[in-house]
This record gives sequence, structure tokens and C-alpha cells, in this order.
Amino acid sequence: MADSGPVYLGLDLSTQQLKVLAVKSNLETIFEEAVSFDDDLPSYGVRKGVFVNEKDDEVFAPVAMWIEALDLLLQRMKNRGFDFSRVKGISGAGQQHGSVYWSKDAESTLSSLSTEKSLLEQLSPKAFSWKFSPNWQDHSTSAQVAAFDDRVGGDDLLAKATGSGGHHRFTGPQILRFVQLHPEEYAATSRISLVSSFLASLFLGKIAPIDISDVCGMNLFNIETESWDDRLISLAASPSGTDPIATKSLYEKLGQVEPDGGKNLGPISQYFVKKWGFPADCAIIPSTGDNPSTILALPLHPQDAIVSLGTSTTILMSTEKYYPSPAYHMFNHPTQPGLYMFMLCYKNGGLAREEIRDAVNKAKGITDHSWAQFNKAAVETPILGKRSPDDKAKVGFYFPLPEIVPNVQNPGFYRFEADGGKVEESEGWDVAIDARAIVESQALSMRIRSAPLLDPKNPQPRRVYLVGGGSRNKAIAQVLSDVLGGIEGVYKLDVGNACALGAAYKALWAVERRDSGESFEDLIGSRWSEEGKVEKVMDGYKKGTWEAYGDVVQAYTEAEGRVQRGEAKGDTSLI
Ligand SMILES: Nc1ncnc2c1ncn2[C@@H]1O[C@H](COP(=O)(O)OP(=O)(O)O)[C@@H](O)[C@H]1O
Ligand SMILES: O=C(CO)[C@@H](O)[C@H](O)COP(=O)(O)O
Repeated sequence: MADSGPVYLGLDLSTQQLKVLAVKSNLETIFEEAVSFDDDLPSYGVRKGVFVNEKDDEVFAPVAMWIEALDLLLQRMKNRGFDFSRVKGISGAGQQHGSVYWSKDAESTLSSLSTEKSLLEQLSPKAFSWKFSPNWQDHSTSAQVAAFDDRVGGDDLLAKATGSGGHHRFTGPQILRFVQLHPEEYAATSRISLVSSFLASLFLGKIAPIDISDVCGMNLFNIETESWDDRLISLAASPSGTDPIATKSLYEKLGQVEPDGGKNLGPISQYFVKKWGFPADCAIIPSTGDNPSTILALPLHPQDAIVSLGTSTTILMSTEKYYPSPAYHMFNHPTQPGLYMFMLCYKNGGLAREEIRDAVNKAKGITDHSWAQFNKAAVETPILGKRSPDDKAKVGFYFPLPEIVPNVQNPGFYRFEADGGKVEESEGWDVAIDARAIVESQALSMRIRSAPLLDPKNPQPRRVYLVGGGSRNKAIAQVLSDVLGGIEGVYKLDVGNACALGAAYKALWAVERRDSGESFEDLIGSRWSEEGKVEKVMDGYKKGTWEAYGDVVQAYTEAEGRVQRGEAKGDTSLI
């Protein structure tokens, strides 16, 4: 019998790819497709999905590339025989913090698209006042971040209000810099979307509201008062921070925030109905950030952690406690009012591990980008590089890019050796040790900073779930498991793309919830089965090992502080 019944799409517009995943009402994934920006759309000339202007510390992506990626993705789906007529709901996940600047023609263009032409031909450049979107790796906004922290009396108070201290990539400081550097383009802007609400807008045929969780990545939304923060909006709107006309204009450009993550924003635009065969009643559900979407890929228990090994590396937890600190991020939960998402985000995640992989290969005379040597080195190097009980512990910090956690402006590679409480910068060591040390270092940072969220009597996560491109790497999983522990173990979420899956589940929940009272957890939890979706890859807590990492916390913190304060020499290359 031919497959039938409703289907829900989740899209993920992340740094390097646009992905789509389709699920049925029983949560079965029936289709996946992706477009890689570097490989499939080479004419834009991006590398790893972005342009970098090193002189000004800018990182940005062309909006037209994302639109062409959507045209191509839909064409690929059609070529593979995907039945668009079954799609009853669409939601999405977007790389966080990026902003899209729509022109005054945007609404009319979006609502009158002709099926004779592609989205790209009709929208770009006409519908935009600025053809680029600042990327989350951008770090050009130091002055603006300082102004944001100052505006409310320091980064503690900014974190209390918005869930995060001031960050370069956050949209508020980015908007302020845009206002200062590109006043004409800003004046020509009718609306500003996040990457997530931009994606929803394309499907909706009008500008979609910003999502209640993704809005927390802007340094503009007050989580405590559940509304835009007037002090911060007026700062982002004009450098003086006191121009009421500019403030009013920015409020209009940002629009309302949609409080319900499962809201039906309206039916899909007629363009998609006529051109691709979507049903006219297909519901468009708010898209959220890729990280909030990832926590929707499974029913997450309290004390569970998700480690996302994508371009960025992030650790995510869901919590009832609003426990803000400038050391990490708190977001509104994407579907459940009263819950929050805890997050740490490392810029030097996947790409930094790739640099070490290439250096390890180079030392062995290997010129390809295979992971075998990196993996061998990571598992064969003893804990903290200690070859005997008397050997010094080796702790490294690998920041080919300026880092977010900790806030380090100067790229570099820093190696330390610790003997009890005594920490000294190392003269250097074999690059093979770096393979283990980079993962240990990232995991120790996560362990130390997530401690306030965990039960003090049980200071390990219950389970650690790995997602993202790097989650297929067992050596990385082993080192993460050694450092983080995990009472029930470390699991790989074997679901294709977790953020796209979370988005597809969100669309399903939004359309099939019995009433607005049926929670995401209840609906997805009642249909979810671990079978085929979750694979235990490591046992987690290992007595002695977890404690050995505990012994080095003080030295790690001391060494990290030296790097952050610019007191460490470091190296500019790995070998
Ligand atoms: N076998 C592997 N081992 C380690 N890392 C890997 C492996 N395969 C892919 N990756 C990493 O996955 C990253 C891409 O992950 P993905 O989740 O698709 O990224 P994004 O969502 O940011 O576009 C790459 O940058 C690469 O570092
Ligand atoms: O900046 C952050 C989170 O604060 C990043 O996690 C982005 O959201 C990009 O994610 P990926 O493309 O790596 O998935």
C-alpha cells in the first residue's frame, strides 16, 4: 500500500548547508535532502559558508545564496519524487544571531511572486536593503558590545535582563554597527529578520514574527519582563541611545515577537502551492534558532545535556531555573513557557578540530582530510597527556579564531603544563597530544561552566547526547565521555540532522496538538521511541577518570585566565 498521511518539514539553514527533513505523524523520518553552500553554489565564492574580512573582523554570508539554496533544495526534492501535497506544516531552524535587512519592496514582492520565475530572480536584490547577513562568527562589534554592557550597568545586569552578557555576534550590537556604518542602507530597511524568521517569511509570503526563543540571541529582549528592552532598543537604534524617532523606527523594523512557538502563522504562500504542489492549507510555524531547535529533537530530561558538534560546538540543557550569568547563555525554551535553555557556544569547535586533524596528518606526511590519525592520537594519548603519575598534566587552548568562551580576541594556540596547582606555559609537545587535548579542553570548559545547572549532589549529566557532523566520530565521543561523565552514558542521536528534526517535530506538534494546552513534551514524548534513534556510544562515568579531570580544574581555570588576559605567549601555528 502506498504511504499516505500528513508529513511535516523541518529545515535547517545553518552555516554551511541548507537541510530539510520530513517526518510522518508517528515521528518516522521519511526524507532528507541538503544543499552545501561551498560545493553546490560555488559561484558565490564562500568558504565554509561565509566570507571573512579579516581587516575589520567581519564574517558574513550572502542572503541571495540562501535563497538560491532553497530554490535548489526544492528542485532536488521534486527530482527525487517528494510528494509536496502531503506537507501539512513547515518549521525551520536558523543559525542564530544573523540578521536580514529587508527593503521597502519586500512585503509586496513576497506576496506577489510569479511561478514563472525562481525565488532568487524575484527577491534578490530587490527585496533587500543589504545583500549580506552578519554571521555568528563575526567579531567586529567590540565597541558596540561595550556600549550594550554599559547601557544597563555591566554584563551581569545585561545577562540578568537578556539571558546573556554582551556578545559580538548578538544581533543588537550588530544592528547598532549597521546603523553606524551603513546609515543609508539602514534608512532603506523596512524590516529586520533573524535568519530563522527570514526562512519562515519566504514560506509565508510575508515577514514572519521573530521567535520567542531565538529572540534571546539578540541582547535586545528582556526575558524577565517578556518584552523588548526599551533601553537596549533605543541604544541599537542610534549611537546616542536617546533618539525617540530612531527608537520607534527600530521597534517597527523588528515587529512583534511571537510568544507561542507552535503558532500557526498562516498558510503557505500561493507561490509554493502553485510552483511545487504544497497544499493550500499547509501551516507555517515559527522557525527558531538551530540550537533551540536541537533540544526539540528528543524528549530531553532535566540533567540531560546535548553536545552539538557542528561548525560551532555547543552544549545545551533544558532547565526550569532562570539562572543568568555572563559566563553562558539562557534562552526562553522554544515551546514551553516557564522553561529555559542553557547554552555555551564555542566558535573554535569543528573548524579548530579540523586544523588539528590536518596538522596531525601533515606530521605523518598525509595530505588528505581523513580523521583516522587524529582519532588514533586522541584515544592513544593518555588522560591529560600524562604518561606516568608524576608526569605533568597537559592543557591546551586552540583558538585559530577569536573565541567566545572565554572571550579571547587574539587567535592562537596555547599549551600549558600543570604540576598540582603550579601551571606553566609549555615549551611545546608532539602535535599528536593536541588531538586529545583539544577535545579535553572543550569538554572541561563545558563541565566547569555547566556545573551550576547540575544537581550539586550529582554533578554529572544524566545522559549526554551527541549531535552534529562531529558526532559520528567515536574518538571524540570517548574523550567527551571521559571528561563529562554521564550517569547513564553518552549517546549519539542517530536522527540525521538534529536541528532539522527538532523543527519538523515542532511543525508536527503545532498542527496536531489537541489544543494549545498540549505540550510539545507530552505530544512528542507519547509518540517517541528510542529504537533506531538513539545509540549508546560510551558508558559515560568512569571511576577514577572523571575524578582525574576534576583534579585539573583549578589549573585549567588559571591557564584559561592567563590566555584571556593576554598573559600567555602562545603560538600562531600548530607545528
Ligand atoms: N568524522 C568526523 N569527525 C569529526 N568531525 C566531523 C566528522 N565529519 C564531519 N565533521 C565535522 O562536522 C562539521 C559540520 O557539521 P554540521 O553539523 O553539518 O555543521 P553545520 O550545522 O554547522 O553546518 C564539519 O565542520 C566537521 O568538522
Ligand atoms: O552562534 C551560535 C549559537 O550562539 C551558533 O551555534 C550558530 O547558531 C551557528 O550554528 P551551526 O551552524 O554551527 O550549527
